[in-house]
Amino acid sequence: MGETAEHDYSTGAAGVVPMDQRRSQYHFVALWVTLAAGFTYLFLGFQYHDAGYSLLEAVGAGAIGAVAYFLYALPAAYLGSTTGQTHALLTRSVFGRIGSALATLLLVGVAAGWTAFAFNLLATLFDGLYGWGHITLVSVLLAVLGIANNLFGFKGIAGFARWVAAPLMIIWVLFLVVKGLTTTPGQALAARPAGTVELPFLAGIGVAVGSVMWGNEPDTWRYGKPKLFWPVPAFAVAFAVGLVLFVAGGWMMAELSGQGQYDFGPAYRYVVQYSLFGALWLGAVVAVVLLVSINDGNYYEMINGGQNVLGQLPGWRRWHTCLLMAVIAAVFTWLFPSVEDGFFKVASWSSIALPSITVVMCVDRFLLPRLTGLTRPVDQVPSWREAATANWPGLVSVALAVGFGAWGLGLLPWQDSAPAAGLVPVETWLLAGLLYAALAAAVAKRPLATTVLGFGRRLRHHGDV
Ligand SMILES: O=c1cc[nH]c(=O)[nH]1
Repeated sequence: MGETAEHDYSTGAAGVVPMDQRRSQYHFVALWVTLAAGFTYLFLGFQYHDAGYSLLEAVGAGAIGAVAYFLYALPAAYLGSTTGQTHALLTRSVFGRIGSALATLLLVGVAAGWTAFAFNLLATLFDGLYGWGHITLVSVLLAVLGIANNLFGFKGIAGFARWVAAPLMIIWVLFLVVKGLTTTPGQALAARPAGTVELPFLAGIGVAVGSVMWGNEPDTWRYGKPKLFWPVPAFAVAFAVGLVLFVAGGWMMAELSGQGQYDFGPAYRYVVQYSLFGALWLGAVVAVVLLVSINDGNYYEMINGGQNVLGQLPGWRRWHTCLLMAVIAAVFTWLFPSVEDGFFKVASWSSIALPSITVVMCVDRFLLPRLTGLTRPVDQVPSWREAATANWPGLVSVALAVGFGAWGLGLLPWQDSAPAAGLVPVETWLLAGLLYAALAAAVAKRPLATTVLGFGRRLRHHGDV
């Protein structure tokens, strides 16, 4: 991501990545492995243990979550690679001004939530390794400094993460899991640990989906080749690493250390002693590099969102957006410790909000032309003035789907717990897509169809206003 700091195709003026700027398969495998070989998935496995999942159940929940995400991510990546545009810029064409502004808020908010989680986790690990304390202060400082790679386009840490820290971490977690499997009695491995939180299996799969969800897939895959199955190797390797191996590693961390839900730091220290030859400094280095790297991705998402709205202001530069996003991330990071079950909240919103928008955009681009004969051109990014006011069927579909998802995951302010509503993230995406297909098909043959569907001014049918 660092290499994109100079020209990142994030504004309306130059928003389509040309074909000669597309990257190799190799680049994407390395990028996705770095994102997957991370602490989010160790933390997920740790939480599964605390919810009383056996090792097999934990790995099963992670793997099923990966399959569900894959079914969403393949068309989402294709949307990016065929249009060459960021998620936020695409929403201008597909959702109009109101929809694009709302999508931008969600991009910034969800990614800031993830940034806050990751830097709080890093401060917790420092505390576990060295007893530093001051977790909120340390994590806010990290959030301010963390913008540096996106701001200056440093490639160093991304390269170090890709070629040194991620491979080292994978070997270490493999060693941890194998050592744990060979030294822990069979009954303990097969048994369900005494859990302290309730997380039904389907809800657990939903958390895995949220943990691997980005929602802004077009941002990264707009640099890929425009072929539907082209991302498969990158996804497959990343899922095997993150949602299988690292989930098992996190479960093993909890099992071996005997630590509870809120003691991830001491558990980390324990496994560094157990399987990294007690090299606390090495445990600290891989934690810093990998958590900073995943947050490079989160800042990138925030910046692309911000650039959609701010990028064309006279005199505004990308680095202004970077600084603004660092301030927003720092505020979220400061507030994060006071949010109850912060990880679950961020993963839950992540699993429903942005993906519903992405699914509607996929239906609009890949299904609607076949269903209705209406094709929305997206070869250029409309200016804010040229963009329509709104794609009303699109907005209604996203609002209803996200409302359902928030209820199903127990996120509404008046809910004490989540109802048993199935695999809510997947149901939410299906609802968004089906509703949009039905509503768009219903309006497609009527007068003013292109206006109601939010086609930009230049693209409306003759007679539509
Ligand atoms: O840090 C993370 C992890 C998963 N998904 C995100 O968008 N960010």
